[in-house]
Amino acid sequence: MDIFLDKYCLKCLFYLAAEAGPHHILKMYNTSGSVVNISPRLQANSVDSYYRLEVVASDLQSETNSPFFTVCVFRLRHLEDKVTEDVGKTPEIICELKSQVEAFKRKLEVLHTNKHFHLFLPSLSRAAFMLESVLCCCSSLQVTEEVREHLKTPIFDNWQWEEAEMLVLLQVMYTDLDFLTAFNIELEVLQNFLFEVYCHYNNIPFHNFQHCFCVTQMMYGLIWLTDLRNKLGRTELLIMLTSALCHDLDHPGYNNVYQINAQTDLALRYNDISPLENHHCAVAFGILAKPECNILKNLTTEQYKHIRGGMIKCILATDMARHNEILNKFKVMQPVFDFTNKDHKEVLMKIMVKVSDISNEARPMAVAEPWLDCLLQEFFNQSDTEKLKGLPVTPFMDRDKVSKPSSQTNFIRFVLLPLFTELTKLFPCLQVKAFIHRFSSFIESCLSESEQDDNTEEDKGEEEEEEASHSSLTASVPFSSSVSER
Ligand SMILES: Nc1nc2c(ncn2[C@@H]2O[C@@H]3COP(=O)(O)O[C@H]3[C@H]2O)c(=O)[nH]1
Ligand SMILES: [Zn+2]
Repeated sequence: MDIFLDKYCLKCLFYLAAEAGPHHILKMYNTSGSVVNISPRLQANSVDSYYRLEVVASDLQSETNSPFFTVCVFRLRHLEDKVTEDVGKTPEIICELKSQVEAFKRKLEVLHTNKHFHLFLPSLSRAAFMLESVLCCCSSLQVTEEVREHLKTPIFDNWQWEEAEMLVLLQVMYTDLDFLTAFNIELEVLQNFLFEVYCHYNNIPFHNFQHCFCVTQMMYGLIWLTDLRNKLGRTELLIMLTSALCHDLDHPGYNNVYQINAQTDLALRYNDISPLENHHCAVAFGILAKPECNILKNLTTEQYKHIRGGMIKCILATDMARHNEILNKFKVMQPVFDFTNKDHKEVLMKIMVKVSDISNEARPMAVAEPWLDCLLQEFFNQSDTEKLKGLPVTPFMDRDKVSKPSSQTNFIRFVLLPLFTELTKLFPCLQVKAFIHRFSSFIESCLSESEQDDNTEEDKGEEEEEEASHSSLTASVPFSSSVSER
């Protein structure tokens, strides 16, 4: 049976292959008939390049004994027990799902032929997704008031949550900011949109769906913390949250410098101008172009244009090559910042998305630390490839040159602190010292250096030099080691 596997199906399939046990063997073939390894590296295919899936099972009586149902039924039972324990009775949604699984089982029994497992992947995907949705719904039973409140803080720990649960939490963010009512968004459309966004993040070490979730959650947290709900309009909030959600869609794990040096398709398509950010944005609007995913579909053309324009600006602003340009604009307006001024609001929105994007270090150590490992893994992958292909090696990604402390002190000193310091001037509640949890003594010394009113000519010269080196860092090689390690 030819099948189409999107990323979500691949995940389910891999899960099945792993969980199926020794009596069930899944075999997968590509279009030319060669066996393909079912591994996390498996590429999602397209309608033009179907995979063929076969289940070889020594004790398989029918598909209804298949791993899919074993897993489904097992998970359902487990879920039912758990929920019954919590709420005292089987919720309706589980009963519904049970009957859907039964119906699907009967359908497969009719279609049963020999030992070949006829996978109708769209149906399987649907069924698996339904199951996942139920898990989500049930988790949402557990999205208690406490979790909802915790979600509004920068200390939220992403590592404690499954991806399916993150989808529910994202839904909670849209709901709790009243977006569904304000923009007439149907819940199902929002869920489809979030699911598509999820599918369009790649399984890479850093720029993956979890990063998307963290950035969106930080944006959400900042909105509450700085009381932006009472300072900006709902439209601006929607632009910021949705930009955060979409800002790295389909990131390939290699940065703009690589794209340009390797003359990739993206660099060619976007003439070397922010190829990645242009791509993330184009993918976002590709998703929104599908009516079933279009959370903006009930808006007027004017409203749509305004939101599209805002999202494009915010997502393109995440290109670190533009860091100084944007920060400098904000610095100039910050002392006279006016929440009713269109230009001021635009710069603030960009700054908020940028801060959220690079805010891992503003999280508790236990959350930030694993993120640094993920980032370095992706950096090292890139520099290894650059070495292999004879391309210029990006210094701050070179495993032979970079250490965790040097990477972070440079990054915090030249990128994170200046940005947070400016934002804290506008929102004193952010208290930069308390907000950035790691390297606290280092941060305090940086801050006290900048607080000292010692602008002698000599110091000014040094500062300018530092500023200049920082500009070039963020223009091409953002965080190379120009500061001695602490
Ligand atoms: N060294 C360092 N770089 C970071 C950290 N967080 C984000 N970045 C960088 O900031 C960049 C922001 O844009 P990208 O997502 O392209 O890539 C990101 C990383 O290169 C961090 O904690 N440490
Ligand atoms: Zn990002």
